[in-house]
Amino acid sequence: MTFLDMLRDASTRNNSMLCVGLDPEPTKFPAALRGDATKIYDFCAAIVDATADLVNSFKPQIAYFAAHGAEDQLEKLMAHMRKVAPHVPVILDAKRGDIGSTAEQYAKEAFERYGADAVTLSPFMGFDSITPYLKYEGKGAFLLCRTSNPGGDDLQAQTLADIPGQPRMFEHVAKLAQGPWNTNGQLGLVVGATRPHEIERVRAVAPTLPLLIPGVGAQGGDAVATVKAARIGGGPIIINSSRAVLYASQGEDFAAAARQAAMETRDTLNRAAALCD
Ligand SMILES: O=C(O)c1cc(=O)[nH]c(=O)n1[C@@H]1O[C@H](COP(=O)(O)O)[C@@H](O)[C@H]1O
Repeated sequence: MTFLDMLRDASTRNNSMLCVGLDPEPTKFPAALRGDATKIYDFCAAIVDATADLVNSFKPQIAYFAAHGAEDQLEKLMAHMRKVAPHVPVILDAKRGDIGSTAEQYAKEAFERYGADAVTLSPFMGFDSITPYLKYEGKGAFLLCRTSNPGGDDLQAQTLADIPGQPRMFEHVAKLAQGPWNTNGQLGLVVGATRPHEIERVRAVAPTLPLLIPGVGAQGGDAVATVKAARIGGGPIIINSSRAVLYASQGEDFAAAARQAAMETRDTLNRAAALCD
């Protein structure tokens, strides 16, 4: 099954656009686990178990594991997700970007070592930095396009005067991903929920690509406006929330609270979609 097949299947089965981001930060764990980086797997596995029937994907952020030398726990978590939620695709958030020979190693890490279904990438180094990932048939690759952070303006909002139509950099990335770079239909785009108006601009040039949209929850993105904009064109939608789900409670009830937060977010997104119908 390809990443896109899995995404469609999980979205339908769980009636969900929600991706739970797995950004484990031991200082925010409940008291029994707090500050203990050897408990990263236990914490994340509990979140996965509590939310697997509510999501269309999971997105582990590799830095939260690597910073603690916890790559073995990420491998164990990948195996756990396969076991308890085999129908839910896993997007490894790694935001890699490097020359082709090095990108081959990063692609191997994402797809062979961790067995991810999709990965996040920076397109800054150009098409040859992306192609090694596209050799993995059926795997997804999400290119950073219009990111949720304030500094996203610094480069992504710049006008490219030498390109016909003078697009902004993020519009040009979206156009390349929808068109010439998407050689096997594996590409998607990352666009922030903090900028719903610009999601509309991305959809104008990339109507059918899957969009990975972080920024609801802790970053304050507008969930309703985001869904409305992302639905234009009909491409698949993945809306990520990490901290607002993971740390809904820092008590012993953290897994139940995460489930409740995920359910509320999923339902809010679905209500927004229903309003657009
Ligand atoms: O690629 C990403 O996932 C990403 C892109 C972006 O523009 N903004 C963004 O916040 N992210 C990631 O999405 C997650 C957002 O986490 P919360 O703000 O806690 O929901 C983090 O893992 C970020 O690294």
